[in-house]
Amino acid sequence: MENGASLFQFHQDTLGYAGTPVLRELSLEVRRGDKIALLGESGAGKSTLLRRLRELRPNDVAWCPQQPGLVPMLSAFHNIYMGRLSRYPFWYNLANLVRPLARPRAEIRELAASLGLGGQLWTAAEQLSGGQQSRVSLGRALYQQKPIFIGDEPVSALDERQADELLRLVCQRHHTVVLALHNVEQALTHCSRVVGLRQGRVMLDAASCELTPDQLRTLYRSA
Ligand SMILES: Nc1ncnc2c1ncn2[C@@H]1O[C@H](COP(=O)(O)OP(=O)(O)OP(=O)(O)O)[C@@H](O)[C@H]1O
Repeated sequence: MENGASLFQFHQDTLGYAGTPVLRELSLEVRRGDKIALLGESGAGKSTLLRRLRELRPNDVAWCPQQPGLVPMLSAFHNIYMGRLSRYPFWYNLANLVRPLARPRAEIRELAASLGLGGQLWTAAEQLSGGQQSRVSLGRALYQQKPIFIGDEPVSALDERQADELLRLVCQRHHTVVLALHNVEQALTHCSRVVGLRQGRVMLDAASCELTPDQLRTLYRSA
């Protein structure tokens, strides 16, 4: 599949929960190679859209949820390993739980180092800070090695420098990226396209190079 090929298409669709619409008359296309920042105030429907994207291509999507959802008593290593749990047979996963094998050890050590978690690899998730937990969650999504990355505010618990480094890493490792973000500078720096939601509708869909931070901030102004 070449860059530009259509991956997701919505035509005047309604997305919501149990008959309650959240996004109305949604028309949107996500193409291979897109790096999309999804912006909009809390409750605008960003997570609802991301969830639907994930449902539509479950085998191609690396998913990084808003809440880290780690197993508290397991180490950072084991939580990151979970990204590939479904890829391996039960006995292999069990072996890695009890005594991690050389290959996943090496792979996850390298990944953890790039996430700034080299010193916390064997620390239980419940003993990590909020930012460290969200980096483990990102690591688990990166370890899935899927072509499309979908992240729901994946760097909101991180400082600016770390957030920039990790967004760069995410964009390098996936041909297509869709990220819910709140930081307009991050959106313009790391993504080539911005989709803005407001009150359940797409209010903006434009190339980042045509946008300014002030234009994006209007998405957050009260009506
Ligand atoms: N599981 C659910 N069942 C019913 N309604 C839901 C559910 N999840 C979200 N909603 C509703 O859908 C609307 C949009 O929520 P959504 O989580 O998509 O917003 P968001 O833009 O991601 O917000 P935030 O930035 O706070 O994460 C909200 O009114 C919310 O109450």
